[in-house]
Amino acid sequence: MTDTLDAPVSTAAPQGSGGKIPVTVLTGYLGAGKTTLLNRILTEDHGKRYAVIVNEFGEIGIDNDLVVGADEDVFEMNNGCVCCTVRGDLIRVVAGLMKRQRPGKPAFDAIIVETTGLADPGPVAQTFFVDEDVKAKTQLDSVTTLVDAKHVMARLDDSKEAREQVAFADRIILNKVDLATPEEMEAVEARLRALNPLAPIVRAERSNVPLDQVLGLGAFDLDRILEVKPDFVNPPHGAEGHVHDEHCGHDHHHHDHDHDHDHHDHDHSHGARGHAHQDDIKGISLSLDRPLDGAKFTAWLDRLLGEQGQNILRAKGIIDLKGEDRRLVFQAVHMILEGDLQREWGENERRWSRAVFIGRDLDEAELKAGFEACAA
Ligand SMILES: Nc1nc2c(ncn2[C@@H]2O[C@H](COP(=O)(O)OP(=O)(O)OP(=O)(O)O)[C@@H](O)[C@H]2O)c(=O)[nH]1
Repeated sequence: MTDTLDAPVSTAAPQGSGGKIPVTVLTGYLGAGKTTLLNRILTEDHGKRYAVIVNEFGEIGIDNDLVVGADEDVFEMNNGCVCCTVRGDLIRVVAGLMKRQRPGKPAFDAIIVETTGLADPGPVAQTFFVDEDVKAKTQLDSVTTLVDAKHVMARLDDSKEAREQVAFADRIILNKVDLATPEEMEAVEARLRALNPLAPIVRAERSNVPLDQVLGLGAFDLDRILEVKPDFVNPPHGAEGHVHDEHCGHDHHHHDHDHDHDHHDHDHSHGARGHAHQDDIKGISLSLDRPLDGAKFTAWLDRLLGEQGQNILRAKGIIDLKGEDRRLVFQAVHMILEGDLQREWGENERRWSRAVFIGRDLDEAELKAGFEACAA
């Protein structure tokens, strides 16, 4: 709603006041531990009902399928470029949630938005201030940024989004302490401090932070953000979605008119390039309807990560193995690979294998051929 963009923004309302639903934005680079944290939140015995909005990176649903209780309260925003869909999809999803009711109260106690690892959280947070309806019913509680202690230094060097995520945080969770030495931890903390002097840093392993360190913080500080980003609640062109002119590489002059349409049009090229704003990073989705041979698949994945792990920022998948009733879930961040036989395939569930690889200089044809050669 263009005419609301110039409306004055009140920072005075206390958090959670006026029946507003608190919103936590979880961000952090690829593989930092966001889903791990989300699963902790959802499985803890807190008696609360959370709506989770997952911003899927690839075209095939993997992320939402790896969130526990995924059937019920998880809402997927497909088509991962949050930057471009922030005024569209997110507003629609949140507005839809607001319409739901439990007897006498809103359907959810809080909303958690997990952004893709490649997203700048700014535009996501902005949504909660720019759209009138959303603003009236929700309150941004905090932007919490997960950081991978082992890999973050390299990412802060080469990724603007990684730096934005840290700079924007109201709270930083320095995760994967098991993978870094105390000296490395010190160095990482010093670097994070330099980027963001104010946000408390909480160390964690497997995202094991107490829930009260993540939810209901009342930590989002609009005044601080306005100091760094004066345009935060009042994007200069006054058009939907154009916040990203300082974040995206698109040529905005061509998109000033009918911005939404343009974005739908180039969603496809985004998809092909994996929604990355850094042109050299792309996401490749693979799938197969025939079961895979476990030994072949493991050998292929090991070799691939051994040879190309430097370039593979993130890989994950849900695999149908021949002779196995359970789903194999694998996850990799560079060369660190984890695989797990998880729940059984459901009776009416489509049994198929799907995987996504996100990285630099990945050869799609080679990956596809390698993956398909693992068929049993
Ligand atoms: N060693 C170690 N591994 C961890 C820790 N936390 C998470 N992991 C693993 O790191 C991988 C990525 O974790 P996720 O929670 O999926 O990360 P994410 O941020 O949701 O990843 P994307 O959504 O793909 O960006 C998984 O294999 C996790 O099991 C930790 O503290 N230590």
